[in-house]
Amino acid sequence: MLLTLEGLDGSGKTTAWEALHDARPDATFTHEPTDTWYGDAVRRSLGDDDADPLADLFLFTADHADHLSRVVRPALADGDVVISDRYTDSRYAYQAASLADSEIRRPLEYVRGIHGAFTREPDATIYLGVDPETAAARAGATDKFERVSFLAEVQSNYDRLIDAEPERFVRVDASRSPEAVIDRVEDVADRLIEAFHGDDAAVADVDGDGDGA
Ligand SMILES: Nc1ncnc2c1ncn2[C@@H]1O[C@H](COP(=O)(O)OP(=O)(O)O)[C@@H](O)[C@H]1O
Ligand SMILES: Cc1cn([C@H]2C[C@H](O)[C@@H](COP(=O)(O)OP(=O)(O)O)O2)c(=O)[nH]c1=O
Repeated sequence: MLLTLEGLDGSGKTTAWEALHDARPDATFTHEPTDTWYGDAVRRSLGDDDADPLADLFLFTADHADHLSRVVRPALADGDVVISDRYTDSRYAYQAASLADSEIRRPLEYVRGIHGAFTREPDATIYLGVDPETAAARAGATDKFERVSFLAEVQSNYDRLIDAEPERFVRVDASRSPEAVIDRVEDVADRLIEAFHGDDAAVADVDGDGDGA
């Protein structure tokens, strides 16, 4: 099973992902950008305010292709639960936002289209929801994507992705304390993993809010 964590910079993904290591010691933990030279190239581009947005897109996508073939597909083939801090939706949300003023007419569909032929979509995604102001303040606004106006566009792209596939996403309120967010993410992750492996009770109430939906 492939479970991903998504959200704006500063939403607390990495904090939650690290906490999940203790709760799920047998899972394969991974992230994008990766720690390979492809990931280094991505981080160089993140530090370049003038980088071309299409060049950014293809660097991130190259890193994803390598991540898929080297880590994600082999772990899934071994039957592992794979938990990734950021994955395809980050490209759909961020690169579609950075391509908004480019010659590409429907950037979100374009970025999805590039992935369609080769990617492995997540089985479930936990979205840590926080407003762009809080996100930018927590992230420290150190790179070009951590500005409030840009994060607002990223957030609306995430909203579109969630509206299009509500059954794949579980939203978690990430404006709460770190402890509350971690508890909730651990609980939701447990339910999603159980549901994936066929536990009927978990399927019936996968977001654990008691409403049976
Ligand atoms: N729920 C929270 N409330 C307040 N601060 C948080 C919370 N979660 C994380 N932080 C802090 O915000 C910063 C970014 O958290 P991080 O987990 O790295 O987010 P992300 O991986 O989504 O960018 C860190 O300094 C972290 O300690
Ligand atoms: C994986 C990925 C990340 N990003 C951006 C989001 C972040 O601003 C930056 C670095 O990601 P990350 O290291 O996950 O940062 P953070 O922990 O602050 O969320 O790269 C993209 O624009 N596209 C992508 O495909």
